[in-house]
Amino acid sequence: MISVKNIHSYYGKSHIIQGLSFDVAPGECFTFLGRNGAGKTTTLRSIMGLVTPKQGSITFGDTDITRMKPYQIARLGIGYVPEERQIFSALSVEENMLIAGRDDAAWSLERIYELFPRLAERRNNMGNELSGGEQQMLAIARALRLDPQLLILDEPTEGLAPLIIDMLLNTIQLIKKEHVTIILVEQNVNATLVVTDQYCILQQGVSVFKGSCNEFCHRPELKEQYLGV
Ligand SMILES: Nc1ncnc2c1ncn2[C@@H]1O[C@H](COP(=O)(O)OP(=O)(O)OP(=O)(O)O)[C@@H](O)[C@H]1O
Repeated sequence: MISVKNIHSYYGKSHIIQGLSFDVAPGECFTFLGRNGAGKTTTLRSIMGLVTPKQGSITFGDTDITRMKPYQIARLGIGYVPEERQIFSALSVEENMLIAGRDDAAWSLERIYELFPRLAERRNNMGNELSGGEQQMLAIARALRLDPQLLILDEPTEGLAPLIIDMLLNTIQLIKKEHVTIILVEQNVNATLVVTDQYCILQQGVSVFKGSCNEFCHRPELKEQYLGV
């Protein structure tokens, strides 16, 4: 699905991502963990063309996307939900979704309301009247309206209450069951266990662990060593 080979990404002269490689197979959930500043968001931004790697390559299917523009990458079928969510506060829930997708999107409003019953209840509320959890649901819903094959989520549970976090992760699992491949960045390690197939732990822009959920669970020292939990 997506293959990242030896990428090096910079902000100005700061060398942030230092030779990162990973492969995500179709239909799986690939989760990045790591302390603040480890380079997780920069990795996602590199995939989306918001930061162009100076070295290395990123291939989506058969297409080399390393130097493509963000809108071209999105049109190939990669949905990106950044940490800031970026929903329109002066538009209703439904308008936020209508502005993003096509009328004939496979992810119709009905299908999305089935996935997020809470959004159906709030369909006429303005963006600025939503709770943090509802805003996150709406941001994901909007990305789905573009029928992505790959959905990239940057810390979707940040700042949310434990019950909402569980609900959101369950919903991500349902999205995965609909054959959408997921790349997730999370600080809430335990919450990700239900949905993750492969983990990658980053430290200072380098991968220090890559392995299946099972392998990760058999290495409890990783949490203390690299995640500070
Ligand atoms: N726009 C920017 N300009 C310069 N440096 C930046 C910029 N954005 C991030 N950085 C730096 O790049 C490094 C990696 O940041 P990044 O946001 O990728 O980390 P992260 O693992 O996602 O952390 P967090 O969990 O805090 O979001 C950090 O040292 C950060 O200070």
